[in-house]
This record gives sequence, structure tokens and C-alpha cells, in this order.
Amino acid sequence: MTTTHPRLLDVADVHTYYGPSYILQGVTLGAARGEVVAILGRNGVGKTTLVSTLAGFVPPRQGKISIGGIDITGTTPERISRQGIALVPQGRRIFRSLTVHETLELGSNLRRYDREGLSWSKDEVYAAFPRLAERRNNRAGGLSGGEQQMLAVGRALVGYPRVVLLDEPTEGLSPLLVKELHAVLVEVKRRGSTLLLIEQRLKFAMALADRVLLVNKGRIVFESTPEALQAAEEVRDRYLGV
Ligand SMILES: Nc1ncnc2c1ncn2[C@@H]1O[C@H](COP(=O)(O)OP(=O)(O)OP(=O)(O)O)[C@@H](O)[C@H]1O
Repeated sequence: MTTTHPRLLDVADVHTYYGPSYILQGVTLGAARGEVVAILGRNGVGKTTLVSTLAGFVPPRQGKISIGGIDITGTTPERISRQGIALVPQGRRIFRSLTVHETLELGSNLRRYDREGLSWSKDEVYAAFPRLAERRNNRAGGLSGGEQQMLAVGRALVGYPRVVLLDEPTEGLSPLLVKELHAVLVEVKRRGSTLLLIEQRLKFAMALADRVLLVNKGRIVFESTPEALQAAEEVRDRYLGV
């Protein structure tokens, strides 16, 4: 008998603290294979804390996180990445002394866990982001901010991208790179990866998302399709200020 996991990622009543600061106050969400979920909200409401919790950098004090039916609550970031959760963090966090190619080489170590064939080859990343191909032998530290962001995305894709957590990936990108990133994320979804997308550019997020979650004060306060959010002017005004 084959078991299916309609919800690849399952997050149940998660509570996260930074010391005494109570940030995530009971977050429950699920995401299916190949689904794009946008996570929206004003600054400081806990969006980054949510993806940091899912990636294992800030373990929750309460609640449960599982992927493909496997409980990963409280395990290390390394084990979580082996389960196919890849974080593209805000501010990129790449190794400045490695070249572009070495960075992708390192990221591709996770490929061996990929049983679903979701990994991108380095050449596919280069084809998607020609600027990275031109700079493959350059040190990552010398790249522009936008190029570093593309490299952080590429590093996630060459690994085991079952769930890709993107924390404001368009921040500081030129219009051309925003367009390239959009095309890449459409293809990432088409191949069956799941995306959780934190994004300030509403238009960018709405164009990709199947579902939209609004976060306020560490809780999910609204959930809908992009179309329904588009129509809900009062909700957008209250939680997004747009
Ligand atoms: N390392 C930390 N230690 C203590 N408090 C923190 C830490 N990181 C974030 N916070 C606080 O947690 C709250 C949520 O921050 P978080 O970065 O998750 O919000 P956000 O919605 O991602 O906002 P932004 O878009 O500004 O990053 C904020 O009040 C922030 O000041």
C-alpha cells in the first residue's frame, strides 16, 4: 500500500521564543507537494522567526514540525536539510571566500538524499542565472548583492529542495533579476518542490502563490487565495498596510 502525504510539510501549534521574548504564539500550517505558500505581514511580526524555526536554527519550545510524515521537531539544521528543507535566508549568508562554483559544489552534496529527482544540476542553475555562469570562478564575496542572492537560491536548488524557504528573495534585486527569479521559481514549482515565500513585493508573491497566509504578532491571522486577498481591501490595509 502506498501512503500519500497530502501535506508534505506539517507545522502544528508551534511556539518559539528568543530567551524571554515570546515570538511565534501557536503557528499551525501545512503545505502540499508543489504548493507555493506566501507568508506575508508587516515587519517584526515573526516571519523570519518562522522560517528559522522550520530550518532548525531556533527550535520551538512547543509544537511539532514534520516533513513527509517524519518528525523533525528539535533536530539539527543539518538533519533538517537532509530531509530536504532548504533555507534561502535574508541577507544570503554565503561563504565569501568560496567561488560561485565551489558554493554550488558544496550545496550539491545534499543531492544524494534526493529520491524524488528535485535537484537542479549546476548547469541548470547557470542557464537560469547567466550572471552566475559568467562569474563561476569569482569569489562569492565579490559579487553584487543581487548576484549573491541568486547564488543563495542556486545553492538551495542544487541540494535537496523538497521545501524551499525563501526569506525576502527579491530584496535589493534589479528588475531583470526579479524577472529571472520569478521564472526560476515557476520552474521549481513545476518540478514538484514546495515553496514557502516571505515577500514584501506583494505583486511578486501573489503571482506565484497558490495560497497566502498573513502573520500578525506571531500568529496566522488570515488565510486565502491570492485572488481573495486582492479583493479583501480591509484585511490588506490592517495587516499589510497596502
Ligand atoms: N535573535 C533575536 N533575539 C531576540 N529577538 C529577536 C531576534 N530576532 C528577531 N527578534 C525579534 O522577534 C520579532 C520577530 O522578528 P522577525 O525577524 O521574525 O520578524 P519578521 O516578520 O521577519 O520581520 P522583518 O521583515 O523585519 O524581518 C521582532 O520583534 C524581533 O525584534
